[in-house]
Amino acid sequence: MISAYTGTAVRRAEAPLLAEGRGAELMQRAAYGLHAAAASALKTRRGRLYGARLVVLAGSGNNGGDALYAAARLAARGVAAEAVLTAPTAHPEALAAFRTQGGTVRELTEVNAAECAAACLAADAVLDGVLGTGGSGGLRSPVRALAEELNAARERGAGPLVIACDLPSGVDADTGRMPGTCLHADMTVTFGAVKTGLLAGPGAVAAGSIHCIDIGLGDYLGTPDAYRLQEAELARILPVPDRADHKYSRGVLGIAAGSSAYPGAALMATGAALATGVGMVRYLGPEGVARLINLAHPEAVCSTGTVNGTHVQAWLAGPGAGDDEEQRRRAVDAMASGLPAVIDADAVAAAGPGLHPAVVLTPHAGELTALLRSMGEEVSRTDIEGDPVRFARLAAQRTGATVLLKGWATLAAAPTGELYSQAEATPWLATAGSGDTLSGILGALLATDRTPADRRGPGHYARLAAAAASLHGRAGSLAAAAGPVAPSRLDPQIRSLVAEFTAHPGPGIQVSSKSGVEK
Ligand SMILES: NC(=O)C1=CN([C@@H]2O[C@H](COP(=O)(O)OP(=O)(O)OC[C@H]3O[C@@H](n4cnc5c(N)ncnc54)[C@H](OP(=O)(O)O)[C@@H]3O)[C@@H](O)[C@H]2O)[C@@H](O)CC1
Ligand SMILES: [K+]
Repeated sequence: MISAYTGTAVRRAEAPLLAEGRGAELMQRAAYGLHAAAASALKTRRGRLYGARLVVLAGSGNNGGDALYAAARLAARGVAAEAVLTAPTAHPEALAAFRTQGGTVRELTEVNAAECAAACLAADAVLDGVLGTGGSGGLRSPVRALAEELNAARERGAGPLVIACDLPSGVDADTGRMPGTCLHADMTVTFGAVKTGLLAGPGAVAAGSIHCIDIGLGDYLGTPDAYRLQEAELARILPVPDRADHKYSRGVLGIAAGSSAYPGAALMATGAALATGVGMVRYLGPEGVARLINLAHPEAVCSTGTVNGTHVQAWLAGPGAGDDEEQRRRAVDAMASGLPAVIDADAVAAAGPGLHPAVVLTPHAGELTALLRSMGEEVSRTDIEGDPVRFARLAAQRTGATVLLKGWATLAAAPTGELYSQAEATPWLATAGSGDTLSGILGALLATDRTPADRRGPGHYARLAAAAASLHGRAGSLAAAAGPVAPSRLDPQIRSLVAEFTAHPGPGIQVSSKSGVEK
């Protein structure tokens, strides 16, 4: 699992080390890691490091110092390095080290901005050391225009490899907000700890791939601000039946989804739940939809019953409910049932204060806007897309439910503040039906959750929601290898990922060469 910290927390962790006079040592560790990551990326891009052309954009602070020291190391290995100073001053020792290794230097002004931009565009790589954790607001002129040119080149699929030093300049390290212009990166080499701002919102898009360099802050960092689950956690969370299990003990998921207007949502949610692995799906909804479900998934048990009269371990309600009053009623009852419940799509609008963390609301930014407005918050969709960490946490805190806010980086926020961010998804998953499959996966994880009640910590349901987002994103990425993703056809990828993550050798036979027993 990746633990992330706010930029503010990382600066707090650095403070005692700086007070001990170890700032230069930390900077050398950061610069060494940055240079090694840049060297490896340059070798991959052009075959060899020697003769590569590098421009380092260096601001006035320690972020510029890191980048200049890293560029000095690269220059010592045969890279032709030029520094463009984006402020009237630069870290003096780092600048001297850079010059000693033969690096050339010029200061960016309004007058030479076009020449500096041309130098960046002609380079193999640009090291972005304009702003780090000490920055605030978007990039200022004249570096703003240069960043805009580089960003435009990236949009065209041209331009240099951009490597951000600690974080893309212009991104808020605490939140991932981008208050103005930011320089987008292909990769970000971050120091001490992954910053929350690299995992969420516009910052997650701008960061590219993330490489974290340990500079020895471990003991000083405290409690993480956010997490990202990786394979090991998925393997622990995904349900695996054991020999004593039967269909009821494995977990029954009740699905109240679909309507005569939108039957497909119920089919996709049911298919994804079955592919993730449940003991049984009990479907509640119109007979016409039930018939379709039974054709596609004969194992689902269908009825037109009520939530309160149906025995399940967890509910999934909302996808494709449309104007169907009975499905809306079931969604409200599922939220009130006291059981874990995924509440998706139109049903999110029926949520409000007084829920519990086992209710997982799964809005996209538009649905979250409506929900927050219904609770009196003055907020727009743009506000939410610009600062999803803040609004996912706010919605969780206001409703008492867990909130899974879908986006490029999908966030899972617990009402007590725990936050997960998963970014495995492919842009091909931005298509109708994607949310229905995600809700099916999450419903299955809620229904099959075997964590004893006394070990379900405050962020427990956010963790399950993050696992669902991760599995869904990975399945979509696998499917995208063969072309545009159809959510109704994701079941094979979900199944194969579950099989891969949960593979275990079984009871096995003890092998001992001394006794002559062989496998
Ligand atoms: N501390 C350590 O030991 C270690 C720190 N490390 C590294 O240091 C980085 C933090 O360094 P830092 O604190 O010097 O701040 P940094 O981000 O370089 O910039 C601040 C300068 O930028 C300016 N500025 C602000 N906003 C601006 C804007 N929008 N547009 C333009 N300018 C703006 C602001 O000037 P002012 O606003 O005051 O005019 C100020 O002078 C951190 O990210 C990591 O890379 C690592 O080496 C590990 C050891
Ligand atoms: K930077």
